[in-house]
Amino acid sequence: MTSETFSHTIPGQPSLPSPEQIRRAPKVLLHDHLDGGLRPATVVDLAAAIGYDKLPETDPEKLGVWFREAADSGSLERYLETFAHTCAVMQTREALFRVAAECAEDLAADGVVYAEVRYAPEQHLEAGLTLEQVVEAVNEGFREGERRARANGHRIRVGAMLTAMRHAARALEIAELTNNYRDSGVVGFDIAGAEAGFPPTRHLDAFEFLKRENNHFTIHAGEAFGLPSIWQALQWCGADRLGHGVRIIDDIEIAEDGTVKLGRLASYVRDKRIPLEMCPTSNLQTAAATSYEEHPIGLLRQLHFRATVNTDNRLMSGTSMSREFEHLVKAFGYTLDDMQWFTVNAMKSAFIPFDERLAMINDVIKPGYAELKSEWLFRQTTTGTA
Ligand SMILES: O=c1[nH]cnc2c1ncn2[C@@H]1O[C@H](CO)[C@@H](O)[C@H]1O
Ligand SMILES: [Zn+2]
Repeated sequence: MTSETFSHTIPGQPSLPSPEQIRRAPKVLLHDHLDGGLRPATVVDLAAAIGYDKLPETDPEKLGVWFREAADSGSLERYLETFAHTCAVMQTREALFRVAAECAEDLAADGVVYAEVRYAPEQHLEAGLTLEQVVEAVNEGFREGERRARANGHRIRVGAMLTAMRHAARALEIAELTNNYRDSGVVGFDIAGAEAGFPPTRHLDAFEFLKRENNHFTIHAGEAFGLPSIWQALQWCGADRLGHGVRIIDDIEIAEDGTVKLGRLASYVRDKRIPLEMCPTSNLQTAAATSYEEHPIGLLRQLHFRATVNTDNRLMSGTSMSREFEHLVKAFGYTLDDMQWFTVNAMKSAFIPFDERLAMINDVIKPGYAELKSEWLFRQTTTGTA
């Protein structure tokens, strides 16, 4: 294992980024669910507008707490039950537009410059919308949110990802939808939902279709189920990225003398630079990890896996990109250099064209970190005498 030292040893330079610096740092988000990121007040508003009376709380603050606590269940299946309420209020064009616009606004206000936000169109058909109408409403909402963000001095680009539910049987249809909208705001495909009992190979036709179309997809794998799920996602389905992928840690052995040995699958993931969309807080809630300090992201970062930091579900986890980084800074002593490393990893792994990713890295991300990293230089001068 290689060991590295980072710039926090430079005298005079503050070692750890402050919450305010973390928020201002440009961040890239690859794994965020649209139906897992509503503002609690919006859930309350939308429920009232359609007469949905099953919300457990109608006070936004209490509802936010309810989502966090209900999701804190120690099981992915129970965590996923909370989505019944958010999906219930996201059934009309107006609701989808509003939620998507607010999503882009909230991410931009948190310093996210590029995001890929996913949702399952098949879960938004209850009031009679077609799959296409769902996709168009969300796309228009993202464009509106980007405009509002710009008006508030923030820059963000949001791409949509279409998810198929792994227990259902619409994956091929959703893959085709993804392909039809690939030049109009949809950047890729995903499967989500309960992992145990629903291997990704159930949806091989969808993945094979997307591969033939030279399109991109990620698969939730190695979250609630272990290495076989990751292996299938990569070697049977051909996933470009892994949603979570935390269980790859099961294929890494650390001997007592600290020597690290990667198994064949872990080696493959690292050698092929397979992006891992890691979501620390979500993993604690579903018991895929035990604490921030023990979260596999620490070791995977040291071993130079292509790890990225993500929110998964901002509502259910009461989180944001900045908060995820705050937890990691506290747990692992990460510096702005580490944050930049994760952010560049994420941008390299995005599903937009290479030239755009490169421009984001060189013209937005690196200058943003350079600006933050140089701030300490200008705070050294004092006017008074001792
Ligand atoms: O971490 C996760 N693992 C698996 N499925 C998830 C996770 N988070 C959300 N969803 C599922 O994805 C659907 C579409 O956005 C959500 O409705 C939820 O059921
Ligand atoms: Zn997810």
